[in-house]
Amino acid sequence: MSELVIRGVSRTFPGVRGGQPTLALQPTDLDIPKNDFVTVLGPSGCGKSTLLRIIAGLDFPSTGTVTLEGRDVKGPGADRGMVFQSYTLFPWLTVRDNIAFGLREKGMAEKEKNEIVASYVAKVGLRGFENHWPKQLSGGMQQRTAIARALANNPKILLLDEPFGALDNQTRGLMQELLLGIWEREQKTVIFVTHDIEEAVFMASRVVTMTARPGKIKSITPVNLPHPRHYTIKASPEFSELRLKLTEDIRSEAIAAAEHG
Ligand SMILES: Nc1ncnc2c1ncn2[C@@H]1O[C@H](COP(=O)(O)OP(=O)(O)OP(=O)(O)O)[C@@H](O)[C@H]1O
Repeated sequence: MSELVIRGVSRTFPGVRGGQPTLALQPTDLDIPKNDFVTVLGPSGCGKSTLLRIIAGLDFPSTGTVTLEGRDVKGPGADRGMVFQSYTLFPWLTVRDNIAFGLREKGMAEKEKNEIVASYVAKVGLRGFENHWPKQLSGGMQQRTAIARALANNPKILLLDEPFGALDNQTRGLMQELLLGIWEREQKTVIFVTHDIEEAVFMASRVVTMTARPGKIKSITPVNLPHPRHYTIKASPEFSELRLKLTEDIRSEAIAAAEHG
């Protein structure tokens, strides 16, 4: 049975001041088994963030249902961890306290909490920065803290909305390897939204592409590249073949999106 089941999920936003409503997402079905790593690719405005926010319980579908392990999603919950593109750490908390935030909310005992936080600090390579404030960190370090904060809660699903979109290319590549390495070691169900085809292929077990607005799923491409994946796989013929196929899937949609604003 799939861990996450999306059935007939669509979203229409009401028009502002009597304007036309916006159909952001056409009825969408998607099944995601446990420990899948799904990347979602699509042109700007195709409803990727809308779909992710509905799964997170931060927005609600106009039609359809999302069920997680058989239970309807009705709002946000600790079983789903979210990481956004913009840096969303609590500026008044240190790295350690940001990562500990959800555990403290749960009322976890101090000793257990400290052990979990220390293990995630190590996993995302932030040893020595535990007492830093977010404003003292680079963008990449802030996103590493945000990923650690989301994972420390041990969510069933990790939802990431363009988490590396604001980073320079070099840092972005390192962050891809870091997240993929954690996934390879620990297994976790991941849904990762991105504009970047190479990023989508490198990390995924399956790449979902979406059509231009109003978005719907256009293709689902399995990525059978072996694990552990090293960045050099990006130069392999198999990788190039997948990149080309997805570039073709996305190109016509990007053109359609540009033509219709
Ligand atoms: N709260 C809202 N009210 C009205 N319209 C909205 C709202 N949120 C999103 N939209 C519209 O819905 C469409 C889909 O938006 P969404 O953010 O999901 O797209 P996206 O694929 O994530 O885009 P991008 O890649 O640029 O982030 C867009 O046309 C957007 O303007």
